[in-house]
Amino acid sequence: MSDLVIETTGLRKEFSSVRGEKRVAVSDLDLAVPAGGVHGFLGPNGSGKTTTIRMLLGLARPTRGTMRLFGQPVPEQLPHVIGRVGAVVESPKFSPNFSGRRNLQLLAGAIGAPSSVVDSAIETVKLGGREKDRYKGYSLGMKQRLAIAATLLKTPDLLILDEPTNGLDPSGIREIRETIRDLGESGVTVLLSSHILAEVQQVCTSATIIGNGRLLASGRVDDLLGAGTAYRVVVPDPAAAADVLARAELEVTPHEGTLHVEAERPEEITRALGEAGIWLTELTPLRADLESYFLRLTEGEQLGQGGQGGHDGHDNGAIA
Ligand SMILES: Nc1ncnc2c1ncn2[C@@H]1O[C@H](COP(=O)(O)OP(=O)(O)OP(=O)(O)O)[C@@H](O)[C@H]1O
Repeated sequence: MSDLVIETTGLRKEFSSVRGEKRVAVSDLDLAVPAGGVHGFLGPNGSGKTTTIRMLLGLARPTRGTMRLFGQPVPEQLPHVIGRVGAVVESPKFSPNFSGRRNLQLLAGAIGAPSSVVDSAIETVKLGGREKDRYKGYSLGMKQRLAIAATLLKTPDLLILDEPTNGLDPSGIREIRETIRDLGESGVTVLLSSHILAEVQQVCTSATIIGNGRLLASGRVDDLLGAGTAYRVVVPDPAAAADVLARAELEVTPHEGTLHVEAERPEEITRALGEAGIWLTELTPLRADLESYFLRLTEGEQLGQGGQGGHDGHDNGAIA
């Protein structure tokens, strides 16, 4: 029995335009989301993330392919597993004149959940202190956190969040990120869809990257990026230092008056330079990041919007 929480095989979705043209939104996608932790589902706008999520939740019908949630085939067995799934795909409808707490109480009552889950959901999303204020006075970030709280009322094993930070300012993004990280650490499996790679990199343990509905890469984030083994080295005489480091069999690349050096451990660099009487003024690990990885994967490709009108530019860690 597989321990995958979400599994799709050859999943495909085609849409037809009014003029009868076929648009492939999801193309033969094999998605494998392991149990526990936060799994990033990444791709530019229009790459097929929402369509995939909608198919998993029974909101859209696949053209072909198979899907499983908790090992059960869906949509066939969806009624048996949907109780274990919480999803924020669109903004839920809350009553604007009721407080966040009252809204949650009504929802909890509707699904027969005990009122104690309302308190713990409020605590998990860090709405404490503002939960008695009216919903209409909430910031966008608070509304988004209330939406996550609503999905927590049925204590789901799988939480699906589609672009939860869309439209939020940096502090809102940071708060949601902390909530998502806490949830992943609490044992819930979180599928976090986003086009902002920098945001996802900070909370995800594993990730699937798609472009034009196709799978581009999948795996643990650390494995996707490779071990962090490059360093930026600043020394008074880069040429002399490069010579010493090369003799110590380290790979060195000059870069704008500094050196980029590949090494398993920083001591390999400091020892080689120290023994040659060269004292470095700066040594900084160069973090590989998901965004550069994505751009490398998709070099020269037209991505997003089904390949029509999309581009692979980026801005503040977002891929569009
Ligand atoms: N109901 C629909 N009818 C026709 N085309 C659709 C429909 N829903 C989605 N598409 C198209 O399918 C492609 C994938 O869209 P989708 O919304 O799944 O992407 P996404 O990765 O979630 O993007 P975003 O981040 O912008 O939500 C796009 O080209 C979109 O225009």
